[in-house]
Amino acid sequence: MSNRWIQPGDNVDITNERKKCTFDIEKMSAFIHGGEDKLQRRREILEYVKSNKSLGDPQPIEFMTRNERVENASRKIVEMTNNTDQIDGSDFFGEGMYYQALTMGRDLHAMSLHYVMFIPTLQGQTDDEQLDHWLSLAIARAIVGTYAQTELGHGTNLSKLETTAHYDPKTEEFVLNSPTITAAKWWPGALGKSSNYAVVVAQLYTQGECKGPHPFIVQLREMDTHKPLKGITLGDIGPKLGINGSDNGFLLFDHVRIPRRHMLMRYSKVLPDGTYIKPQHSKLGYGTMVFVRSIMIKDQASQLGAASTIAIRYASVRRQGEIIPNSGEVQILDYQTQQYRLFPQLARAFAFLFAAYEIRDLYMKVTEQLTHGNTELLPEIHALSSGLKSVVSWDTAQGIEQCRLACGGHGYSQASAFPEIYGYAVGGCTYEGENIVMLQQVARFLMKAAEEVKKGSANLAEICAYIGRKGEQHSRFTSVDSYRDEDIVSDLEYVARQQVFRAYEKLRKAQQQANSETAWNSCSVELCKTSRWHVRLYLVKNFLAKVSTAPSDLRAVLHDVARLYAFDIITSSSGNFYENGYMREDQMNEIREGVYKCLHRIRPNAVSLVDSWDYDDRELKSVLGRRDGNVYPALLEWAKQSPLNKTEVLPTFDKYLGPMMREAKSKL
Ligand SMILES: CCCCCCC/C=C/C(=O)SCCNC(=O)CCNC(=O)[C@H](O)C(C)(C)COP(=O)(O)OP(=O)(O)OC[C@H]1O[C@@H](n2cnc3c(N)ncnc32)[C@H](O)[C@@H]1OP(=O)(O)O
Ligand SMILES: Cc1cc2nc3c(=O)[nH]c(=O)nc-3n(C[C@H](O)[C@H](O)[C@H](O)COP(=O)(O)OP(=O)(O)OC[C@H]3O[C@@H](n4cnc5c(N)ncnc54)[C@H](O)[C@@H]3O)c2cc1C
Repeated sequence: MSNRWIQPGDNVDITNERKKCTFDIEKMSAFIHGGEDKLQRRREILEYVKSNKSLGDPQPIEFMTRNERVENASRKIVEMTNNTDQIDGSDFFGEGMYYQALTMGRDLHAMSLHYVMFIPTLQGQTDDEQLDHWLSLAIARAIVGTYAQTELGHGTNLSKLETTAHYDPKTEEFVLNSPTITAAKWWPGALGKSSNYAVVVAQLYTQGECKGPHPFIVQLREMDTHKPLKGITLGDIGPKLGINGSDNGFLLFDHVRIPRRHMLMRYSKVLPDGTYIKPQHSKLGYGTMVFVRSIMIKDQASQLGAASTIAIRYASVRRQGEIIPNSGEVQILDYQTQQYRLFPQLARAFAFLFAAYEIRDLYMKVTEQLTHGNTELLPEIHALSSGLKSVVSWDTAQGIEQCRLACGGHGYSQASAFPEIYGYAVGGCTYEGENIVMLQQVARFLMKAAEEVKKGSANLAEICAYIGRKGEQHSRFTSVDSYRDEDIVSDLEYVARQQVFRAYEKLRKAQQQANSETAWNSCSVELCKTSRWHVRLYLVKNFLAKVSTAPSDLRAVLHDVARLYAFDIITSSSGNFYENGYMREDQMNEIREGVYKCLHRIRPNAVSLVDSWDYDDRELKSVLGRRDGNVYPALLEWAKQSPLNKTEVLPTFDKYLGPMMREAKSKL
């Protein structure tokens, strides 16, 4: 089989790894990316980005100051969006995200919120007339917008946002105001310096009543000078753990007037006389968050896939220590502990990517239904996107850190790219709804399902049908080799169902002793556990189902990866499976052996599996993860670019260290 990843001059160890591959990598890449046509488009986009020098960085961004990063990112995003004819604009999830990843790296930038939230909010929340007016301006980039919802004092609890929008029927205007310091908008991406417009979420007051948070489109800066408009205070919130190419910002309003029609009126409306028309479903205004939560899953999967690629490639070229004395140093990938640390991360990345395709399809279905006024699937997409967002971003952050640790000292260097990847991805645990909070949203959905089951109703959505199933009282398999996919699913269903009812009963009892909010709080740890099991079950089921649709010659290797994913979940929570004697110790030991068998079977294909994700060096931006495996000379070249190396002797030497040493020597 030909292998496009092998080229002359490559490191010998990584080449030998690639020669061991037992499957067709191109076929696997096509399967991972949704078909040969999609893979072909990736390659075309990559070639274009590589050929356009202005889409590149003048030096590694790790060596840039924050100001240089912001400037570099702004330059590139303008260049990138000048050339959108290179991609199919209707395929943001595929081509758009890839084009952006290749060009912008793991950073947000002056227009990330414009594309990921501002335009989607216009598309989802405006009426036809408003859409006609605003969307073309935004798409043409005549205005650049962001999504300003979170405040200094409130991000999670939207009902307590403090920014107000009072309707004045005399002038047919809203008056936007930040009555307190804690009402300051705080965090919105690209708000500080780049955007001149924002969708601002504010408490709507009309006819003396508060109608809750609603979205308004607001001009923030003068069109020509880009100076803040009168009554508006704006700025950057300072450096962050990651995404420092983005000017996340703050914003305060001092009685700023906007026309009535700047309230986005697809669902809720305020008529000229101030009459409020309420939406068909109270949470329709939260639609953009659901959209971002659903696309985040793919983004997170890509970050974990990249981290796994870097660590697995590096582990194949790094030799240290001997397994058999005097037989030569081994590739660190040969250590079982290294495999145990890394392969589950790769397995997770697969599980998350395949889930990302499902949630995208569900999101599209819900959007289609909404155009006909059908809100039936809103609770389901809200629960699934919230749950996936939470579990996936958490596991991704932990997984990236494991990959970093698995690279030893070099993993700590920014040359590895891990600090960038981690700093970018871990933000996903917080933005678009703090994970613990979002898990509790899933739990609400699950508790309702449990209630229905208790009432004897069989009318459960497919995604939680397992809650109503009777199920087996004991796990049935005897050896891991005879442990079928349906047994794995049924065992996970058992544990997930047990947890649903444990939380349900606890909640019911608590509700008899306290009001429902206090009762909920006293059960919230169990409720979050319930949500996690529900999501893990979904991820495993979906992964196994996806493998069964793979071309037959890919199934064996993918099946090992999927089983590793499931076995890792089961063995790391063995206590749950022992409860009520559901699983025996000998069965758990079999699954443990199953983990080791999977590691052993994946080992020869590990490098090829990560190659199949089709990351180009341009996208990975990691010295450790380079395709050619020539890590050591590249590390030296990378270090030479450090600004500290521009001179042999730093001026600070003459200022501080030199005098100190001279003085010390003179005293000896
Ligand atoms: C790809 C990379 C992109 C990177 C860019 C990232 C940029 C980041 C941007 C941001 O972070 S923007 C700000 C995001 N902010 C949040 O996500 C805030 C999180 N908080 C919330 O979403 C909500 O306040 C809440 C926590 C869900 C609670 O809402 P609320 O207090 O209003 O309602 P509850 O009383 O708890 O629930 C009432 C009822 O409504 C249901 N529900 C809540 N949200 C939705 C929704 N979006 N869709 C459908 N239904 C929803 C909720 O489940 C309850 O249902 P019932 O149980 O009563 O049936
Ligand atoms: C990188 C990044 C980019 C962002 N971009 C934007 C943006 O573009 N636009 C925008 O509007 N916002 C943005 N945000 C803000 C983000 O959406 C909020 O930070 C997020 O929703 C969490 O809200 P919070 O900060 O109020 O956290 P808090 O709610 O204060 O959370 C703090 C702690 O309290 C806990 N907690 C809070 N409420 C509950 C509860 N009910 N039950 C149990 N525990 C609870 C949380 O679990 C957490 O442990 C961004 C944030 C980050 C980090």
